[in-house]
Amino acid sequence: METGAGGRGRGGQSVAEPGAWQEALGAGGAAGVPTGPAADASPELLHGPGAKPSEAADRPELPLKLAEVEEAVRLLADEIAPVGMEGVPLADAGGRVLGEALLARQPLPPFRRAAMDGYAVREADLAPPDKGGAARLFVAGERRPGRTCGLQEPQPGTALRIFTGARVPEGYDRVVMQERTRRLPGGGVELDRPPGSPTHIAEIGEDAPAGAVLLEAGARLRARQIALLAADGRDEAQVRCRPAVAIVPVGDELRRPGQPLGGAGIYDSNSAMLAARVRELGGIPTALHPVPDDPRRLAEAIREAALRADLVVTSGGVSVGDCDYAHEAARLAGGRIRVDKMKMRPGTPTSAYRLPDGTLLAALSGNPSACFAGMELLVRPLLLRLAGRADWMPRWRTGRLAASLSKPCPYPRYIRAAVGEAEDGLALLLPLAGDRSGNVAAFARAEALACVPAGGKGAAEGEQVRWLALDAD
Ligand SMILES: Nc1nc2c(c(=O)[nH]1)N[C@H]1C(S)=C(S)[C@@H](COP(=O)(O)OP(=O)(O)OC[C@H]3O[C@@H](n4cnc5c(N)ncnc54)[C@H](O)[C@@H]3O)O[C@H]1N2
Ligand code: MOO
Repeated sequence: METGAGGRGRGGQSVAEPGAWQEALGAGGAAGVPTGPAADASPELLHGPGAKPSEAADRPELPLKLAEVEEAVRLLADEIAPVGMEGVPLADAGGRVLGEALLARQPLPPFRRAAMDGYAVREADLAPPDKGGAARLFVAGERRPGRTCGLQEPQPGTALRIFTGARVPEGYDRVVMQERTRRLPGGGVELDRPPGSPTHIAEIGEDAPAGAVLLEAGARLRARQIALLAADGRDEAQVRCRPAVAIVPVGDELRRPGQPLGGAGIYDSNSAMLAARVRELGGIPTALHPVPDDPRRLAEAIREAALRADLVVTSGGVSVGDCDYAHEAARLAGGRIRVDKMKMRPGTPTSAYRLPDGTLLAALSGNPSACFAGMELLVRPLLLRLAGRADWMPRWRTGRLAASLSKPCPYPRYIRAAVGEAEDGLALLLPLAGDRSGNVAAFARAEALACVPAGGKGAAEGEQVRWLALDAD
């Protein structure tokens, strides 16, 4: 069991550990009992005041029909408040999202610290900087890291033997590094004064003064940030609970990996992909058993999933065919449509609903590449927003296409590309072969989604386009 319960956690019913493929909806154990404010919060608190469905929250222009991707993400993200918080031991804080700003409890460094092994001296006792040359001083004592020796007034003409990390007594204003000194018989030392040499003393609060904002709320805690928490003496971090994401694969043809395939079956690769991505992004995924193409069963699955999750993601059944029931099921489950299709390819049918308890439902395309695009372009920002991440918006960069693309498209087309470097230093985006919505192999090699603008012309070699790094977490 990993630390960090799902953000939802109603009465301990947070979503089960990922990988635990549920035998049936409603089966499966809890991942843990959240200890944060979300543990016993009402749905309103869980999702924030703006997130609850209410007439006031409805806007007349909704649902967005055939929405621009950014417009859809903004609309949905605006209605999301981050999940609750919990305290976790520092050792378990890696990858978690800081719930509140971290203020320095003490200055860093907390005392004047020697940055070199050598001798602490008074500036006035060295040879004048313009003249250079050596000074001869009496070694009056020694300072080692971690030892607090009596701090006597520095006597003129004396030096202290000192080691890196030791506290430098007030009055000594420079450390001369060992390599620039020579011990003399009788307890003295001769020191050079290299021109332009730094003091080799880190002053109190030089790194961060007491009270400084060390980390902003919403920062993901990686190794460097964990170091800062520890340096400030914290053995615990206040982090956001991990959002629980229920993944609902839809389709009569779907088989779980490891099971016999049968004549017309295909393996459910979307659930594994979505679960892995949710986990990479700091959420707790639960992938349900594939749900058959039956609107009532799918509606029931969605209802059950919403009870246990902060976000429900379906894949498949969202198009217009006679076996596509995602929209009907979402409505049967009481959902109200917020986004009805998006201007993106692959993944044009991608839609979103708000369920009666406020939970968002992202209905992604079943085609694996389209499902992946929906994950990156829609689910990722919503999940990061739920997770309390300050940097939840996708980070688009600019690159150049390494080859022309003639395929016209009425919507922006997100092609899978490998990334190199162009002559002008921009990223060079090499479109990958086999870039079809139903393909799985093509996007496994991709490093980027490059956005080819809508229009009848496609794009020319060398054209500047926006792109997203795929492994960003
Ligand atoms: N007449 C029209 N047909 C289609 C349209 C359209 O506008 N008019 N849109 C096409 C587009 S674009 C897409 S994308 C797909 C979307 O289809 P669905 O989201 O309804 O997905 P399914 O039909 O259920 O499945 C599509 C495809 O993907 C396979 N699939 C489904 N789930 C999984 C999974 N979990 N793992 C792996 N593969 C999965 C499924 O077997 C199908 O092959 O609709 C077009 N049609
Ligand atoms: O939009 Mo569909 O996703 O082309 O494949």
